[in-house]
Amino acid sequence: MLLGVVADDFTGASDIANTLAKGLAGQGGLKTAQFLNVPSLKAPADIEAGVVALKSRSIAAADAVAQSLAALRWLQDQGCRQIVFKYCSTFDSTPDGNIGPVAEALAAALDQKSVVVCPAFPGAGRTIYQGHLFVHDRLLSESGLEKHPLNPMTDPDIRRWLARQAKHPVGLVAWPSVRQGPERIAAELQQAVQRGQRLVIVDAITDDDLVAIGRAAATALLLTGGSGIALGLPGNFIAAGLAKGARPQVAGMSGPEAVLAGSCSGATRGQIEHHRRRHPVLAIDVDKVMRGASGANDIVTFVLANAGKAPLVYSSGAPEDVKALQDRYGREKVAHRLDRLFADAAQGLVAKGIRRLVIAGGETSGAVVSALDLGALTVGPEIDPGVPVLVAEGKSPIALALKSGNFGASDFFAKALARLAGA
Ligand SMILES: Nc1ncnc2c1ncn2[C@@H]1O[C@H](COP(=O)(O)OP(=O)(O)O)[C@@H](O)[C@H]1O
Ligand SMILES: O=C(O)[C@@H](O)C(=O)COP(=O)(O)O
Repeated sequence: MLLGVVADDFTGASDIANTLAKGLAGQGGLKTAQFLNVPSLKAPADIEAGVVALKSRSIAAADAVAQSLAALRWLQDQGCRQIVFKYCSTFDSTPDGNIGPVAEALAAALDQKSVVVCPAFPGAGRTIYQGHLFVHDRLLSESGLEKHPLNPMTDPDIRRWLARQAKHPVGLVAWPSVRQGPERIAAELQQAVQRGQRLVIVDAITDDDLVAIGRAAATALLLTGGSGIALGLPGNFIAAGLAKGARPQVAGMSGPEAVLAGSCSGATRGQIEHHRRRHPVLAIDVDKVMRGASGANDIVTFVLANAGKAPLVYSSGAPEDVKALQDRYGREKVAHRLDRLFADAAQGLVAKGIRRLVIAGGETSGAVVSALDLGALTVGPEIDPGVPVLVAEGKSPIALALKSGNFGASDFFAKALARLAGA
C-alpha cells in the first residue's frame, strides 16, 4: 500500500476513497479499499490506497488520538509512504474537539514539523479564503452547519477554531501565495516551521489549488484535510511510476434494498421529501423510540413489506424538533439511542436478505456499518460528488452507499439504489 488515510467518520472515509479511486480526469487513480475500524488482518496485496474509517469525530480527544495512532500503525505496517488525516470539509468539531489533538499527535508520530490543514472541497462548494471556510456563497457559520446536532460550527475562522484545539501556534498560507504554485506553497510551509507553527491552514478555492497543494506536499509524510486534499496525490504516485492509474470498477449487486437516513442536514431532508413523492417512506417517532415504545422491528417490518419499492426510513428532523428532543433527553443520549436503533435495524435487514443499503449521515453510517461486520469495502464508481459505490464481498455480499448528510442531488436515494444494482 502506498497511501494511507485515517478518516474520522465513515461517510468521510468513502468520500476520500472516492477521490483517490477516481484520480484526475485522464490520469486514473489508485486501487482503493475502505476498512472499517482498524483491521486485525493484512490488507490485500493489490491495494494501493487504504482508508481506515473510524467513528472518532465526536469523541473525546484522548480516545480519538489513541484510535488514530492505532490506525497509523496499521497503515505503516501495510507499507504506506504517506498518510492523510481526513476530517469533514465543514471542519465538524467543537472548540475542545479533536482535529487539533489528532493532527498534532500524528505529526509527532511522523516527526513532521509543519502540516497542511485544508478542509476545502470546491466540488461540494467548500472553499477556504484567508483562513475562512465558505459553503457555497455563505460563511460556514451561516450555512446551516451552525445548527448541526453534534458539532455546531459557529465560527467560520478555521485558524481561530483550530487554535482553540491545538497546542502549537496555527499558521496560514493565504490564497495569493497558493495561486503562485507548489514551490511557493512549499516555501511558506517551511517558513511556518521557523515560526513554530505545526498546523498550517492552506487556502484553496479551486481544484487546481488543491492539486498544487498536493504537489507541494508530494514528499510530506502527513497531510490533513477534507477529501479535496487527496485530489493531486494519486498523480504524484503515478508520475513516480509507483502506481498504474487504475479505474474504479465493481460489479453491481441485485436484491432487496433499503434507505436509512439519520442525518438532519437540509440536503438530506430535501432528498427525503423528494423520495417521498414516489416511494414508501417511514418517519421514525424519535420520542417513542426514547420511551422504548418503538424499535428496530418496526423498521424491519416496514422495509420488508415494501421490498422492491425503494423503501426509506428516517429519523431526520428540523432543527427545532432536534433541539426539543435533545433538551428533553440529552444530546448524547438521543444520538446514542438512534445509533443503536439504526444498527439493530441494519442487522435485522441484512439477516432478512437486504443486499443494497443506502445510508445518510456520518454517525449513522458508522453505527450501521460497524454493526454489520463487513471487512474491507472495494471502492467503485461515483454516484454523486463525494459518494462512491462500495461493495463488501464475503458470505453475504452487500453493496452500500454511505452519503454524507450534506452531499448528493435531490434524487440521490433512488439514483444510488440503481447504481448499487449496477445501472
Ligand atoms: N430527530 C432527531 N433528533 C435528534 N437527533 C437526531 C435526530 N435524527 C438524527 N439525530 C442525530 O443527529 C446526528 C446526525 O449526524 P450524522 O448521522 O453524522 O449526520 P450528518 O452527516 O448530517 O452529520 C446523529 O447523531 C443522529 O443520531
Ligand atoms: O468532508 C465531507 O464533507 C464529508 O466527507 C464528511 O466528512 C461528511 O460527514 P457527515 O456530514 O457527518 O456525513
